[in-house]
Amino acid sequence: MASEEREVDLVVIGAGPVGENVADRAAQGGLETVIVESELVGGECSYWACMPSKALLRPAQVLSAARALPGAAEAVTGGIDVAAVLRRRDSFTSDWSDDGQVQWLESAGIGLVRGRGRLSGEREVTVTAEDGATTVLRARHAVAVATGSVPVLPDIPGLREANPWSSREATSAKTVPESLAIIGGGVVAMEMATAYAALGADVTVIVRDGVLGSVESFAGERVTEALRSRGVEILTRTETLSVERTGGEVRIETSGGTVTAAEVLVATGRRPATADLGLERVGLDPGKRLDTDDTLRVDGFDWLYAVGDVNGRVLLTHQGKYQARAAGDVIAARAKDRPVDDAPWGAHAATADHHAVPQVVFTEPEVAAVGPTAEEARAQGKSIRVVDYDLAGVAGAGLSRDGYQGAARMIVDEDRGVMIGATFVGPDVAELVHAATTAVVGEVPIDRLWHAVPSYPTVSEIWLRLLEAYGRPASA
Ligand SMILES: Cc1cc2nc3c(=O)[nH]c(=O)nc-3n(C[C@H](O)[C@H](O)[C@H](O)COP(=O)(O)OP(=O)(O)OC[C@H]3O[C@@H](n4cnc5c(N)ncnc54)[C@H](O)[C@@H]3O)c2cc1C
Ligand SMILES: NC(=O)c1ccc[n+]([C@@H]2O[C@H](COP(=O)([O-])OP(=O)(O)OC[C@H]3O[C@@H](n4cnc5c(N)ncnc54)[C@H](O)[C@@H]3O)[C@@H](O)[C@H]2O)c1
Repeated sequence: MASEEREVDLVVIGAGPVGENVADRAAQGGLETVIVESELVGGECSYWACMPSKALLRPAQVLSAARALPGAAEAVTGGIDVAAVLRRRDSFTSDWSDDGQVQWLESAGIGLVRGRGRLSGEREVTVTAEDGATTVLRARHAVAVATGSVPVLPDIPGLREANPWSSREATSAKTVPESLAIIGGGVVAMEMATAYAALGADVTVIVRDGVLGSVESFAGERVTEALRSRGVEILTRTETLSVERTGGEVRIETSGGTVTAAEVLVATGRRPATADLGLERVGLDPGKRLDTDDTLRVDGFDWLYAVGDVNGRVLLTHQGKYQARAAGDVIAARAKDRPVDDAPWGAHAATADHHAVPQVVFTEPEVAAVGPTAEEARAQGKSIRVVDYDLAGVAGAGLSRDGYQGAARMIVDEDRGVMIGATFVGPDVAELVHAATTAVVGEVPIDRLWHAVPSYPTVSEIWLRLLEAYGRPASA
């Protein structure tokens, strides 16, 4: 089989959003860069995660907003058009073609080698193409692993044989099943329950622990209530015991009874994609996440970086891309002997991963949060004050739709007089979280936040209400 050898400055394994950004920043920093991709350039996010899932969710959100607004509601005379929703989803995934992204790589001056990349030695990656041809890539400076994550399939009797859906099938389905059972209570489970219920499926969610365990519990409770009010069955504190597919249906035995559905989606978390990466060739354990310092350099190496989902720091596209900007820049800086700024909050350090990670859960209602929850902040030993406010009491919220329901929480570090976290739950709260992120990252003192005046009548007036509820600190 044909074999080729090439030497470049940087080899990036994985062309998801994170790998693309590492490569782009390094190329802009003057490095000859090659990226390796075994599936589609653009990664999970573009084809089977962020983009298609949000495209499936958005039409129903708009529809319920219109239905909640007299004057507009009268114009809504039909139900959701499932075929049109799926068509729009397909356009957001470019029909699972990566031509556009490949063009972008070319325009950015980044080389592409298609195939599975594996570390085959120090600063060396061997790529095996589908036809078995190999390319040995030698990096003058660094190798960056950005291979993302893969779904976890729990060891439940009969589950694998039942041919369950993963998030890939859920986000790329060509038809909506009559009924869908979902195992898991995290972000994928709740977003897909929201989407499929709106698209007309009978949805049952089997949740081992609580709903949306990574955010404030009041947010998970509100999402649960809202989904139940739309007919979704949510079984909490329920173990899945066994699964069997018979004929056209899946039968799931749980600690709370039997659930039957046309399809079953498993959404029980993800693990780093490192099982088949040649890690053993450089003394690392296959299958484990790659631990790094804040410049995303793998512990114990001076040439190996791990960026995005694969390092397990934060499994979110925007945070992975933030890491990628730091990593691409620092790889170029180290290669060119330019100054490295790796102090906390420096240009080459992904410091926000520890303090200010924003996340939006696109359920109805949405959940938008940044920083630790109250429980996490207390566990970190922080002296905090928690301020809660009913979002329905804000003029802009009431104007945006009738019967607006929502909640907001601000967490203040009392020792430093700064906000360290915030959570919003309600319709369209996604756009509120960036203001919170800015305040957390900027460590804006509460007394100065009083001078950041939200416009009237917007939902952002929640900021004023939270500050009023906290109380204005007396001037020194
Ligand atoms: C259903 C779902 C919805 C989501 N929605 C959101 C959202 O709304 N917002 C958000 O911020 N995050 C969301 N996420 C998380 C987001 O998808 C990930 O955090 C993001 O894709 C991580 O990017 P990445 O580049 O690290 O990895 P990936 O996107 O997984 O890309 C990794 C790439 O590496 C390639 N690869 C792997 N191994 C090799 C190898 N050995 N050789 C060559 N190539 C290889 C893969 O083919 C892939 O293209 C969602 C996740 C799921 C599952
Ligand atoms: N809008 C977004 O930002 C968005 C959307 C989807 C996914 N994501 C990211 O993708 C990642 C993966 O999402 P996810 O929902 O798969 O993971 P998750 O970690 O959010 O949730 C996993 C869920 O599965 C449950 N679980 C774990 N093992 C189980 C088992 N053996 N049996 C039954 N239940 C079990 C957990 O209790 C939890 O409820 C998340 O980290 C998330 O950040 C983000």
